[in-house]
Amino acid sequence: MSKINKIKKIYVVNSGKGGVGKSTIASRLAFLLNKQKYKVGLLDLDIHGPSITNIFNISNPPLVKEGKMLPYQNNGLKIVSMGMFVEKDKAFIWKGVILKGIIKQLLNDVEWKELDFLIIDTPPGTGDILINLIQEIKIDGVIMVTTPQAMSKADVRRSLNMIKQLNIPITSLVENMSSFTCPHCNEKISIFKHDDSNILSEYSIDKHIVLPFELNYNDSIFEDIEWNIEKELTEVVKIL
Ligand SMILES: Nc1ncnc2c1ncn2[C@@H]1O[C@H](COP(=O)(O)OP(=O)(O)OP(=O)(O)O)[C@@H](O)[C@H]1O
Repeated sequence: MSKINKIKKIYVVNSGKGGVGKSTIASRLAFLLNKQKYKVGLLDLDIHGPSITNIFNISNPPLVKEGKMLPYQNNGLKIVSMGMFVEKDKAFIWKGVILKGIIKQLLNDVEWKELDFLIIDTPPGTGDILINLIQEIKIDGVIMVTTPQAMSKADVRRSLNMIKQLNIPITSLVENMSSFTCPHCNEKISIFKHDDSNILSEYSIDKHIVLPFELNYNDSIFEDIEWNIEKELTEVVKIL
C-alpha cells in the first residue's frame, strides 16, 4: 500500500447508511481545517450521491494542465468530486473496473501538491469504493458518522467490522443530529431513542463527537450560519 507523495495524513469519512450527514461532516471538516491554515484537499468519491459539488457550488469539470487534473479551489481548499464528471442530476453507472482506474487517477493524477490533510468522502457502507481505496493507499484513520438510533448503529457495526478486519484505524465516531434545542424554550430534546450499547469501547475508538441537529441548516458552505462545533469537529483528526 502506498502513501501518496507529499500528503501527510489521509482520513476517510464513512457511514453505515446514507443521509446521516457524512458529506456534510467531510466538507465542514475540510473547510474548518483549511480555515485553521492547514493545507487541505477534499476528495468526494461518493458515486451514488456526490453532494460536495452542491455544497461548494461547483459546476465545471476540473481543468487539465500538462496531464494533471487541477482541483477546484475554495480559499485554498482543493476539491475534486465525482460529481464534477457527471451532468447535474443525472445518474451514471460506474462499472467496477472503471472505478478502480478512476480512484487511482484521482489520487495520483490530481495536482494536490503538498497537503497536510486529504479528507475523502466515501459512499455509505462497505462497497467497492472503500475496498479499492483501502487497497490503493495508506489511510491514517476512518471517521465514522452515524445518527443515534439503533438501526443506524447496526449498519455502522457492519462497516466498523470490515474496516477493523482490514486493519485501518477507526479514529472517531461522529454522532450527528443527536438532539436539537427548542428555539422557544431552549430545552434540549433528543431526536431519536438512543442505542445504549457501547460501540466506542467495543471498537477502541478514542474520539466521540456528538453534534446537534441544526434547525434551518443550509447545505451551502458559503452561508454564514452558526455551527458551534468548529473546535470539536476538527478534533476528529490528529492535528499535526
Ligand atoms: N447536524 C445537522 N443538522 C441539520 N441538518 C443536517 C445536519 N447534518 C446533515 N444535515 C442535512 O442532512 C442531509 C443529509 O446530509 P448529507 O448529504 O451530508 O448526508 P450523507 O450521509 O452524506 O448522505 P448520502 O450518503 O446520501 O450522500 C443534508 O440535507 C444535510 O444538510
